[in-house]
Formats: sequence, structure tokens, C-alpha cells
Amino acid sequence: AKKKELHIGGIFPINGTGGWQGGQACEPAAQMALLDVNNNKDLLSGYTLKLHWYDSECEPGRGAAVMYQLLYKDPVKVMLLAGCSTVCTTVAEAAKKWNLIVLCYGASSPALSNRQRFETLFRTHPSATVHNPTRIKLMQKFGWSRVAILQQAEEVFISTVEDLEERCKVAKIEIVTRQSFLTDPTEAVRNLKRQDARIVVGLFYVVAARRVLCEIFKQKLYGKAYVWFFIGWYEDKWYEFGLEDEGINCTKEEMRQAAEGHLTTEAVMWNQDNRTTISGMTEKDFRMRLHAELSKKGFDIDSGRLPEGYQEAPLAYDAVWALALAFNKTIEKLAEQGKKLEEFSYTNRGIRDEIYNALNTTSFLGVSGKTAFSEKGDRIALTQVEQMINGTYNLLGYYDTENLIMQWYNKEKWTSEKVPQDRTIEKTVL
Ligand SMILES: CC1(C)CO[C@@H](CC(=O)O)CN1
Repeated sequence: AKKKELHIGGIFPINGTGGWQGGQACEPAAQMALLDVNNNKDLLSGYTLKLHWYDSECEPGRGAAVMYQLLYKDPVKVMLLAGCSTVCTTVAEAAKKWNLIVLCYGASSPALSNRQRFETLFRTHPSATVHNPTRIKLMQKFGWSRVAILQQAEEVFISTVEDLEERCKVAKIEIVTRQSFLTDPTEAVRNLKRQDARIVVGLFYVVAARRVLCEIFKQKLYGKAYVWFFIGWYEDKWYEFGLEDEGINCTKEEMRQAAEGHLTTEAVMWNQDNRTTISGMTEKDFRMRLHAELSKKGFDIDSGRLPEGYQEAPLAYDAVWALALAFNKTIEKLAEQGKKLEEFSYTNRGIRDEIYNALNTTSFLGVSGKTAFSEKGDRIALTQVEQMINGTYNLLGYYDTENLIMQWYNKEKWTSEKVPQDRTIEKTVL
């Protein structure tokens, strides 16, 4: 018999210049998952999933427009996939009016962890606040109870710092100063120096990070007496790129000196062991298939020039598996009530609630690792800690923020052999 079709809408940031064009790798990854789910005989038997998608250019207005296209053109969509924090904010806030669950594979904004505003939002991309318990854990591990914060004035960093401040208070870690800047960090770095800041958490996008690094070189706020926390998802040699055309007046060597020893935290987006995941692939298998898909689209992976969203591609792949598993559970649940998933309509609150409950209890091993959601729909994720040692990032360990377990490899190195202090130690004259 012909399979019944279930339709989902997809909004991917592909073109455009502002924000994150991660749809370039995430849309192919989602298509791969659609193929795998439809070929999986244990899932959605009697149904086939269809994806209808548009480019949002990571622009909320365009995101709203393409959502409108998806909703006002047949066939009815049963769920929406979206990327980019700004687009997910717009789409997820509106989607509940159409009883649509929204699954975001590329949205890090802490503001999205809000069930009042986003009743039907789930995300396979962790919130930026996932770094904070790890930052606190590292401060406690190294005995730092006096830290400073330097941030770029962007919404995602402002709300991340608010969460970090709360956690510092609970952990009795003093924030000696919180400095923010729009584009030029000179004054903010000067204020850090005035406050004798030694342990600094830095929150900024990569272009601003280069400006900060050059500024701390010039103001000598680096070396054996200082420890900087940077974000870990910048590209590998980020501190050497673009110095000329971004007007950074430090040499590569000076940038490397300033960068020596800094720590980074980031959410783990690729499964870290070679276990077979729910799709039957290991993370390596997935990476190989993704490279093949991307080279079909003209991306030359070996040249090192990865498409935007490569890092997050597992999140898009696992988002489709999460919705397929949730649909599977919902079909069984509805059958008990003599109902069918294909009866879903934008005014059908009952089926929306069944899909919501199914997603809420979905948990599986995906190519992005263990995939499960908090009660706010946030991705539960591992974080990874690295340190820049002699110009390369060394893996120091992982932190499981759900079970509060730190896996540490004792690889950290300090220029002066001992852990830097968080303040000037007054020499006691005996
Ligand atoms: C880790 C990063 C780069 C954070 O921003 C996400 C995009 C967004 O939050 O808009 C994509 N992933």
C-alpha cells in the first residue's frame, strides 16, 4: 500500500551576511537524516516523512515570511525545524498559535530557555549558558574565587553573563569587575588592569576576540600571572587570521604570545566515542557521509574551508531523528485513542500536546552524542575544556553538567609551573 505522507517545515540560514549561515551544512545533514529515517523499517511504518524548506538568511523578518509560506501553502506541516537564534525566537514565539512544535538545531541564545514565551520549543543546539557550570567547576578546581568578566555587548553574551553571575554568587566566587564593549575593547581592558584582574572570562564573537587578544598583548594583561577563558568554537587558528583586513595591529607572533595558556569551554556537538548511534552509524561514518554530501555541493573539505554549520551538522541530523522518534511514539499513543497523526491541523491542540509529551521524554544516542531535552526544551550536552599550549589546543577534559561529573586528564600547563593566583598575594613581612 502507498505510504501516508507526514510533512515537516524547515527554515535554514543559507545565504545572507549577518549572523550564522549554518544551513549550508545543516540542510544537507537534515536531508541525510530524512533519508535514513524513511529507510528505517522500525520507524514510522506506513508513513514517509517529507521536508519542505526555505532559506531564512538568518534574518528574523525573512524567517517569519518563509514560516508564513510554509503554513499557508498545503500540505499541512506537523512540525518546524529552524536555525539561528533570532529566527528561532521569532518562529517559536509565533508557532504555538498554530499548535506547532519547533525544533531548533542552531540556536544558542539563553533567552530561548523560557517556557512562557516558547511553549513548544525544543532545541538540539545547547544554550550558551551550558559553558557556565564548567567555568565555575574550573574556578573551583584551580582555587579561583576572584574573577573578572569581559564581554561584547551582544544579547547572547549579556544573558549568558547574567546566568554566570548567578552561579558565581551561589559558588561564592567574587566578580571583581564586569566590563563590556561594543567593538573596541581598549577601555574595558584598561579597567580590567586597574582592578588587577587575573582570571578573566571572555565572551565575544571571533572578530572581537582578535581585537581583545591584541589589546591584552599591548596592555600586558597576559602571561604567567593571568588566565583567560575564551569560547571554544572559534576556528582553530582564529588568532592568526584576518589581522590585516580587520585592522589588528599585532603580529601573528604577538597574538600567539597573548593567546598562550588560555582555556576554552565549548559544548560537545560530535559524539566523542566510536559507539554505534541510533542511525547505525558511528560519528566517523557520519563525518565521512557528510563530507561526501558536501563535496557533491561543491565544498572542498580537504582545502580546510568548511561550510558554515559544519560543526553543528550533527545537531541538525539528530533533530530529524528526535522528531521521527517523537512521531513514532505519538502514532502509538494516538492509536489508543482511535486517532491518527495525519489528522493534525493547526487548530488541533490535542495532537500538539501528544507530540510535545513524546519529545519531552525522547532520549537516544545520536551522532551529536546523548540527545535529550530539559524541561525548558534545552539540549542536555557535555562540555569540553581545552588549553592553548605552544600554539595548539590540548584537550584537558570533559564536564557532564547533568551528572556534575568532571573527566580530567591532568594535561594543563602553566608558564610558571604553578597555578596562577586570582589576586596579588601580599608578601607577609615576618
Ligand atoms: C556555536 C554557535 C556558532 C553559536 O551560535 C549558533 C547560532 C545562533 O545561536 O544564532 C550556532 N552555533
